[in-house]
Amino acid sequence: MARVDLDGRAIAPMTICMIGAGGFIGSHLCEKLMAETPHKVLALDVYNDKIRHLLEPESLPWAGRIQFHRINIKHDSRLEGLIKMADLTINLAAICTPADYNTRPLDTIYSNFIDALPVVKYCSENNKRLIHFSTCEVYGKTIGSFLPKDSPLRQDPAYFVLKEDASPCIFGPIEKQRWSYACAKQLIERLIYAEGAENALEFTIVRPFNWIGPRMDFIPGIDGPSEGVPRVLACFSNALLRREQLKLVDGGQSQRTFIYIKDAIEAVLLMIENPERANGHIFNVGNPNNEVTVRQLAEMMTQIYSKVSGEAALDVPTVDVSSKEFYGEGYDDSDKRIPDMTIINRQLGWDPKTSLWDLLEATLTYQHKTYAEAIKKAMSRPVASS
Ligand SMILES: NC(=O)c1ccc[n+]([C@@H]2O[C@H](COP(=O)([O-])OP(=O)(O)OC[C@H]3O[C@@H](n4cnc5c(N)ncnc54)[C@H](O)[C@@H]3O)[C@@H](O)[C@H]2O)c1
Ligand SMILES: O=c1ccn([C@@H]2O[C@H](COP(=O)(O)OP(=O)(O)O[C@H]3OC[C@@H](O)[C@H](O)[C@H]3O)[C@@H](O)[C@H]2O)c(=O)[nH]1
Repeated sequence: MARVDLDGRAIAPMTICMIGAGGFIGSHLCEKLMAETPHKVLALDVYNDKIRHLLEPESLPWAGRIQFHRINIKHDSRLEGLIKMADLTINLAAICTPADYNTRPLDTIYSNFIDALPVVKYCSENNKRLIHFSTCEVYGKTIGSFLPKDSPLRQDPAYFVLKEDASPCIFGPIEKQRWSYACAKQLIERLIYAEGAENALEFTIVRPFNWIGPRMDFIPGIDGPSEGVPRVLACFSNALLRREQLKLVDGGQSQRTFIYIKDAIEAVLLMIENPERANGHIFNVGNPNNEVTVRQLAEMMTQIYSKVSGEAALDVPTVDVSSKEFYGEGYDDSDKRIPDMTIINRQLGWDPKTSLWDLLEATLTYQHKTYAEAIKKAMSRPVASS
């Protein structure tokens, strides 16, 4: 049966130029596009480890529909040609791990703003549609976080639910370099919006709210640098795999809503295949029902990991660390992130499905299967003497 869009029209096969296709989100999006659609993907990235299973062997059912181009978009003249060959460009490329925002602010700003500029320009000049990945961090802190601790208004959603077309973007002072990322993302959003307003660029901006699942980031010392600090899912997975305590930054009081990557990818596919409903919009993509504090996340992951691995949890599974000790000078945090879902629901009829418990169980089962043996081997190796 022909695939149809939300308005019942047949969907024509398209070519998608996906920049950052080798990352966490890109790998899941490529998988979905190959398994469930007839679309072609020009996959651009500096790495391809996370999509190698889609590229080899040649006998895969989608062979010929996905093509990898090893390209650093900072300096590669092939970029414009690839954008021209495609009907749609999706830009996922970015430095997006908080440990980098305050320690490598220049790289962060260049990656999230300067390096994205040519992508926007080539799309605009060649009349190509663009789906750009921004972040929920553009909201920064909630208005409620500035109210007195005991103010009853803190319980009022008007002071914390984040709305694409109404909430302000509230960042800390410049010396809190954490906000270098959010600020760069905000400026590229404004530029894309302006290209839409002045030059009729067809765009969609996605603001992901903590998408998590298999293949997110890396496990330090196994498939990433030993001293590297990935996002919280991989930090906590690493500690559980090594039977170490999970570190709670500044007491783990910050709140997040986590969404399963597979639910979020459904939303992106709807945007890809329903341009008339998605163009000109900024979409929150998250799961407002999955809110926890970071401390609660640690407790839940400890319990679930014990279930999937069959190993008893540590007697004291967490330890508090200061943000200065963990991330260094210039760190700051978003206090709470609840996405308003009105716009995506109205335009695309999309809602997330998976509970936090279920998505953590699926993800930790994957982490255990993928890494437990490698960690055991690495930990039993004698430490090299200096
Ligand atoms: N995962 C989330 O919850 C989340 C939340 C908010 C925003 N985002 C945004 O979504 C996008 C994708 O995030 P992700 O979680 O998949 O991150 P990721 O780090 O796994 O993926 C980014 C990919 O971009 C590639 N890349 C970076 N710079 C490049 C360059 N100069 N040239 C070519 N490739 C380059 C990287 O190699 C990487 O494979 C990012 O823009 C990020 O800011 C993600
Ligand atoms: O080991 C850890 C790691 C992290 N944390 C805390 O856990 C929370 C979540 O941290 P993450 O590393 O997942 O990143 P954040 O949610 O702060 O930001 C992310 O959100 C949106 C995206 O744009 C980016 O992927 C990233 O900036 C923070 O409060 C952090 O301080 C710990 O308590 N312990």
